Amino acid sequence: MAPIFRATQLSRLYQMGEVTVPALVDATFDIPSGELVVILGPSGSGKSTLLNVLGGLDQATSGHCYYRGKDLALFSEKELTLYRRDSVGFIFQFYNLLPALTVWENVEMGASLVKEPLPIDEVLERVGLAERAHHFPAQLSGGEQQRVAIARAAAKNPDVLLCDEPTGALDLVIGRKVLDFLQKINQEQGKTVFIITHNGAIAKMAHRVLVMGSGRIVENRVNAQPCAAEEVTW
Ligand SMILES: Nc1ncnc2c1ncn2[C@@H]1O[C@H](COP(=O)(O)OP(=O)(O)OP(=O)(O)O)[C@@H](O)[C@H]1O
Repeated sequence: MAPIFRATQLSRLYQMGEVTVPALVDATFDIPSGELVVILGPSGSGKSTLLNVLGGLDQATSGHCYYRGKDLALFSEKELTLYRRDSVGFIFQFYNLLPALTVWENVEMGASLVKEPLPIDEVLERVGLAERAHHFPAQLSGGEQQRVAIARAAAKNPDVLLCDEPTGALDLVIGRKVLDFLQKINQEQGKTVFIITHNGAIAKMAHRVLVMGSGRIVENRVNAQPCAAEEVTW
């Protein structure tokens, strides 16, 4: 089967005056559709840069990134907007919820962008927040707020979920619940999920682990037996 993503010598350099910062250097890999991929690496190693290029938030300076065989670099502005809207969902460490909207309304914001969203009540049920639908973000714990952010991205029903440190601000018990939900979306709905983390323990639940160092992919390993999110511990 053709990969959902193919990167060939993908690089993103930032020019800072006379200094060139090589944020992403020569990344080359294939990701089959339906994988749960963990991106590991120290601070500054290029993890977010890679995720942003995959999600069409940033453009590579050289090399190619193909999504279902189509080169993102050749997308028009309109095609990129549609790609970001319909095909990918982003989840960040600091939830980015709108404080004046209820949980239900925050999730509805994601769903309203696309033609074929998932029913909001169903998504809230799945993240275990059906009872909190009419509460505001400030009335929720960090883990609950993160689950609202995931529900908002999932309600768009995208092919790909791109998660940048989704458990970075959470303790073990709550973090595991969030990971469990991401794993369910991957296993039950066949979505391709990328999770950036500093936490090596989370790599155990991945189908594939990309390890980054100084902008390069220093290891690309397949995990024959990913564990359940419930077994992850740190
Ligand atoms: N907009 C930018 N302008 C200049 N340099 C940047 C920019 N964004 C990232 N960089 C640099 O590129 C490198 C990779 O950054 P990136 O955020 O991708 O790393 P990361 O692995 O996600 O780090 P962290 O784990 O701390 O979030 C770093 O040296 C960073 O300073």
